[in-house]
Amino acid sequence: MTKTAAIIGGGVIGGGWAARFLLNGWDVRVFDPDPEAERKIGEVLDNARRSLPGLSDVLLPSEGALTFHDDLTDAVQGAIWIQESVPERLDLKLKVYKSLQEACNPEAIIGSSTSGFKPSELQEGALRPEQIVVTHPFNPVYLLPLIELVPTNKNTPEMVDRAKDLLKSVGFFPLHVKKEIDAHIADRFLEAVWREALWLVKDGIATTEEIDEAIRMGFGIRWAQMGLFETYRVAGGEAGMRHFMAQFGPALQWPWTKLMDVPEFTDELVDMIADQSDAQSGMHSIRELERIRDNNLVGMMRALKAQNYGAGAVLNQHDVALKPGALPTMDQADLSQPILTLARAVPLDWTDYNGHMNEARYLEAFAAATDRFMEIMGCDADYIASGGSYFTAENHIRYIDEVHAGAKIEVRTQLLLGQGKKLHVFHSMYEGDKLLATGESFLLHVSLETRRPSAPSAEIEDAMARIAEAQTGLPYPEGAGAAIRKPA
Ligand SMILES: NC(=O)C1=CN([C@@H]2O[C@H](COP(=O)(O)OP(=O)(O)OC[C@H]3O[C@@H](n4cnc5c(N)ncnc54)[C@H](O)[C@@H]3O)[C@@H](O)[C@H]2O)C=CC1
Ligand SMILES: C[N+](C)(C)CC(=O)CC(=O)[O-]
Repeated sequence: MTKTAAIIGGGVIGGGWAARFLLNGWDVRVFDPDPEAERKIGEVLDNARRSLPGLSDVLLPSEGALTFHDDLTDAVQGAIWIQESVPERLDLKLKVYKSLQEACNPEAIIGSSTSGFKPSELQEGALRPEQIVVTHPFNPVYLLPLIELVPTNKNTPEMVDRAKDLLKSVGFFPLHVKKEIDAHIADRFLEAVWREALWLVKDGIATTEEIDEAIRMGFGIRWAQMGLFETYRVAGGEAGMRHFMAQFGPALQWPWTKLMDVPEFTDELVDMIADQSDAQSGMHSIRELERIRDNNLVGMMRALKAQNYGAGAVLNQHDVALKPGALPTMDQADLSQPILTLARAVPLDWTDYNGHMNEARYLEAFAAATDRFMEIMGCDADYIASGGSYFTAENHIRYIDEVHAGAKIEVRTQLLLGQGKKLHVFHSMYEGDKLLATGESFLLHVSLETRRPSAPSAEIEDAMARIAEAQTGLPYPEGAGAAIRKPA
C-alpha cells in the first residue's frame, strides 16, 4: 500500500522532503499558508526529478501523488510520517504540534527539520511528546543522505527503529544522535566554520569568493569522502592519528581560531557580505545555482558510488533495497520477446553541453545491458570468478532520438546468435514507446587464464539455445548489420 507523508511548511526544506518522499513512491500532502508554496514546491520538484532518479542504477518506484491542503488537520490525514519544516521559531513549532496532534494518527512519526532546537524543547507541553523527534536534513534534502535523528528518552526504542527504517526506505542515512545538544552534530561544525568565515570577511582578510575557493579547491572535496578524523589519520602519515595530534596539538594553544568571539551583524558587515556574494555569484539565479549544485553533487556522489564509499555506499544500499524484481531473470522473462536488460533514469552526469545524453553514455547503457544479458545466461560473477567470461569484439550504435536527464529508459535485448564462443546481441533503447537508439554487439567467450577465445560452459550453451529457440519468431531487427554508408 502506498505510504503517505504530510509536509508542514513547504519552503526550501519542506519542498526537498516532499520531493524525496514523492520520488520514492510516497503520496505527499502539503500544508503551507504561503500562496506561492505550490509554485515553489513545483520548482524544487523539477530540479529533483532531473537529479535524484539518475543517482540510482535501478528505477525508483513510480512517483506518488502530491496534494495541497488549506487546512493543517486535513493535511495530516492518513499520514504515517509528518515532517515539520516551519521557520526556526520555537513558539511557532510548538503551536503547530498542538494543532496537528489533535488531528493526526497517534502512531504517526512527527519529525522536525529544526537546525538547532533540542527534541526535549520541541516535546515540551506536547499532547504526545513520544511522537515527536528531530529529523534534521541537509539541503538539498532530495539528494543528500544525512538525517540527524535526535530522540529523547520519551521516544521508545521501537519508535526510533521505525523512524530509522522509514528514513532508510527513502534513501536517507539516519545518524542516531544519542545525546541531545543545541544544533546537533553537523550544524555545530557549520556554525563554527560560518563564524570563522564572517571574521575573515569582516577583518578584510578574505572575500566571500576567496573563502569559497579555500574550501572547494581543497579540504571540501576531502571532507566529502572521508570526513574529518579519517582524513587527519591519513595526514598523520604511517604513525597515524597519534602523530597527527602530537604535531598539531600545540596549535590548539595558538590563536588559530576566534571561535568564542562572534562578529556582530552590523549593517556594514551585512552589506559587505551581500555585495561580495553578489559580485561572486550574482550572474546566476538561485534556481541556476541549485542546478549547478545538483550537477556537481550528483557527479561527486556517483564517483563515491563507484568506490562504494561514504555517501556512495549509502546510495548502493538503497539500490539493493529497490532492486528485487527490477529486472527479470531467465525464468521470469518472456523469452519469446526481447528481454528487459536495463531500466533506469538518465543521471545528470550522463548529459553534455548539448543538454542531452552524451553519445558515450549510450554505450555505457548498452554495455550494462550486455552485462545483464550475460548474467541471465549464467555468465554471472561466480562464473567469471571461475575463469570464463565474454570480451566484446565489435559494437555498432545508431542514435535515433534525444534523451534528457531524469528520463526513464529501458533496454530490451534480442539474441541474434548464441552458439559456441559467439554471442551476437541487438539492444533497443526506449523511453516509453519512443525508440531512442539501437546497439549491436558481437562478443566472444574467452578463458580469463589464456585470454583467448574458448567454449562456454554447457549451462551457458543451453541458456543460449533456449533463448534462441524462443526468439526464432522475432523478425531480424531493422538496423541490425548496418554500417555507416559511404557518402554519395
Ligand atoms: N534552509 C536550510 O538550509 C535548512 C533549514 N532547516 C530547518 O528547516 C526549517 C525550515 O527552514 P526553511 O525551509 O529554510 O525555511 P523557509 O522559510 O524556506 O520555509 C518555511 C515555510 O514554512 C511556512 N510556514 C510558516 N508558518 C507556517 C505554519 N504555521 N504552518 C505551515 N507552514 C508554515 C512558510 O510559508 C514557508 O514556506 C527550519 O526549522 C530550519 O532550521 C534545516 C536544514 C537546512
Ligand atoms: C544554516 N543551517 C543551520 C540552516 C544549515 C542546516 O541546518 C543544514 C544544512 O543544510 O546546511
